[in-house]
Amino acid sequence: MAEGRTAPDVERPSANPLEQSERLDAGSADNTTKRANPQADILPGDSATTKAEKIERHGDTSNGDVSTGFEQSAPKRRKMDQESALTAAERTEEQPGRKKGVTPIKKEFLVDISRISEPAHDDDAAEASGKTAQPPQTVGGKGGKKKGKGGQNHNRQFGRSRDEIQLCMSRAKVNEFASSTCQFGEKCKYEHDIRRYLKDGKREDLATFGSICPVWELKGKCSAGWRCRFAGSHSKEVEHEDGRKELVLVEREKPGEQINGDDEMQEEGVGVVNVISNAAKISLRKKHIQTVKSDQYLQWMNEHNQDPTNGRPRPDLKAAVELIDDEGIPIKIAPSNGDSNGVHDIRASYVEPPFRASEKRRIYYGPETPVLAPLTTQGNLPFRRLCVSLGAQVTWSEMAMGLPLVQGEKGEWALMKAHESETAPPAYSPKNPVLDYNHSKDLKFGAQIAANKPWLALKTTEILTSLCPQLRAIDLNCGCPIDLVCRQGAGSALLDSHAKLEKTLRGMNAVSGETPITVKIRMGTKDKHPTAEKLCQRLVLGGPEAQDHGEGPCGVAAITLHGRSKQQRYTRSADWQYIADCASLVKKLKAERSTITDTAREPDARDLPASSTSGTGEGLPYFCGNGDILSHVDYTAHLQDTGVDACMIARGALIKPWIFEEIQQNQYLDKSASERLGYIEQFARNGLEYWGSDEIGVGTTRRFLLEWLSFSCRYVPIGILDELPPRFGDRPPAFQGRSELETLLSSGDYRDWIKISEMFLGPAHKDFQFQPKHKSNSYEIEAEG
Ligand SMILES: Cc1cc2nc3c(=O)[nH]c(=O)nc-3n(C[C@H](O)[C@H](O)[C@H](O)COP(=O)(O)O)c2cc1C
Repeated sequence: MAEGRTAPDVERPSANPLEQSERLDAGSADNTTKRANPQADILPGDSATTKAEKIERHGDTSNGDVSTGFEQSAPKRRKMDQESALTAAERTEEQPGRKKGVTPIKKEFLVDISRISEPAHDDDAAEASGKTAQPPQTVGGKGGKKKGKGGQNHNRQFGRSRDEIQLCMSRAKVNEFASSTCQFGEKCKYEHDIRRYLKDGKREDLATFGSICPVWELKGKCSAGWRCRFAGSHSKEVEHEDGRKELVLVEREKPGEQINGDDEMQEEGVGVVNVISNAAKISLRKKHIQTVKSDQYLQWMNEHNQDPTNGRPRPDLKAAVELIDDEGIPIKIAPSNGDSNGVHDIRASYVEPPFRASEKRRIYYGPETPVLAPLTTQGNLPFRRLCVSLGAQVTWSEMAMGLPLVQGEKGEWALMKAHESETAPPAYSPKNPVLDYNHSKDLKFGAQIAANKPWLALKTTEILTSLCPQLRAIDLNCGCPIDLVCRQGAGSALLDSHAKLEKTLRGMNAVSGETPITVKIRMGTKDKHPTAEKLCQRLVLGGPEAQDHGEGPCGVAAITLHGRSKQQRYTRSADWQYIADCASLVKKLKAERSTITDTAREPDARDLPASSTSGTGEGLPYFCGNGDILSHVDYTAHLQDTGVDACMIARGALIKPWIFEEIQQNQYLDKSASERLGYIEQFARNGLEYWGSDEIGVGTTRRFLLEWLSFSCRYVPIGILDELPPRFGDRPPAFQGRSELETLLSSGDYRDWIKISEMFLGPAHKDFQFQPKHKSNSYEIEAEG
């Protein structure tokens, strides 16, 4: 959409926003085959000015129907699928007639061909958001008023969405006449009168989602109680025999379903796993939790480093299986060793890591397992859940910093929470025999951490694996370019310390029990000086020190390479040729290594096809490529051309989460604006279920929805493209969607994002603020106003 303007006002949502959306989406494809008429999006009752403005924006007043050009007729679909056969190199070459850097939009949808959108999308800013390195900077109060140079909005403010009068927690979930004691007694500053709170303390109930609380609808119980913005849907007034009227909360028990009575778990959201108790967090904060395995390993490592040839056996880490809290009670019993004493003794006197790679839980990375990348801020639980519902097979947490995790910080531990749909194994397919082989233990969700020192990485790993058994793997982020992280020696900084990195990963692998360890890297830190190839060699074979001591590889189960350097950030395309070079090296080294270690194979693993043992079976990693995947065409081409085992997708999923569906179906899906709005509704629903349906939960859901919309607005509908495939580097000229709703969804103006959020979350709270991560968005608005 034209930058610098907002979409026309959208009516306040009716009780059913999707019904309303159908009106706004009139004329657009409501499935992948509809045709669009640009005149059709003028709604009855539009003012003359709005109509004129719309016609002007169309830039084409013809009455004829406009074919999207990508109806899924058989010949057209074939044409699209042929795109998949293009090599990555061919696809990145200039196509004749295609203007470099400009999204090829059909002329009937162009508004003003001379205007290319400003580069308002700052992916560096997005990646750094939430973990910003810079000192706070005044942005000029609400909405980033101050004019100045473009750049990142550091220290972004989001306001506080709170009830006018706050209800005391002791009254939040009880009936009006229930006796409840507030531990603060007379001194409590919160409201205890439920009727008064409902009348003057909170905003009126939301009319969205059919006025029914999504949490209650799902579980028959809402943990927000009276504070819920849909409280009316799960409460009523009953008249007692004595004539007194009481406000009561209603619980519905689904047939055959037990409502979870555990209040702490209820507070954590519906269907959420990896929730650790407050007691455990407090014990961590007080340093009362011992990390016996890490301490033993670190001690051994120090001694070993001093005299590497002393031949001392490694510590018996399998015996150290407990995290112990301040009262000496084991918090979580780590997996028992299951070894007979005999084997145990032999291993203790053997200079081999005590947890051999073949003893780890297997993970599988293959063509059928497109991976959703770790995404700070954006890759929150409601978004990942949406992606899983659309076919993502592997998901990662947002990057969590090691230190706050070992210190029990609530915010960092919240990043470890996953939805139960992420704990289901990736889909089984005949091409994916490993899953069948070890089906029940394969999980989708893994945790990503950043740590600057081996001790920190080890302790974080030990604590994580002990407290969160539902982790597919733990990934060490060695690609993070954020200054704050790198200056401390973590993230990309580790790419300049190969020996330290190897040591860290080896140690993590030793203390993580059966949980596999993976690593995500970039090409290197400096432009034009890629070091990833050398690093991959070390990770597959073990460095010179390890080889001298007869140690095997460090045991990472997967290496993911983002084809850019740290310095490069998001400038220029990802270098898939370099990714291919590394993939081929890894494959070659793995083949060599497999020959050496053939005798160490597990007996049953030998029966599997070669491809399925190429992963973790012998401690040899899968290799996953990452960078600039925007469609199934990119995905398939990279798999075919570069020899990677799997591909990871980041911004492509944020722009169009149905990319996973496209990959499954191996075809472009021209989603209508209504369907896209449906995904937004799904996110809002997921958000309310996770963050809660009270004023604070609604505010948090809105904030993260807006964050996502800042990416999803970059989607240029496939049906209005003149040429395929869509490319990351291209910027669209000002264009008009096939309907008013499609135009609105393409708006880069955050005020339009708020309008969209209001369709599901009602009017924003008066104190709600949102500052886009890049200032240019704010300035456009100012320039206009
Ligand atoms: C908003 C945003 C947040 C990101 N957060 C993380 C992160 O927490 N951990 C990480 O390893 N990479 C992170 N990345 C990098 C991505 O995982 C990915 O490597 C990169 O975006 C390249 O993939 P793409 O071209 O598919 O976007 C982030 C990227 C973006 C845009």
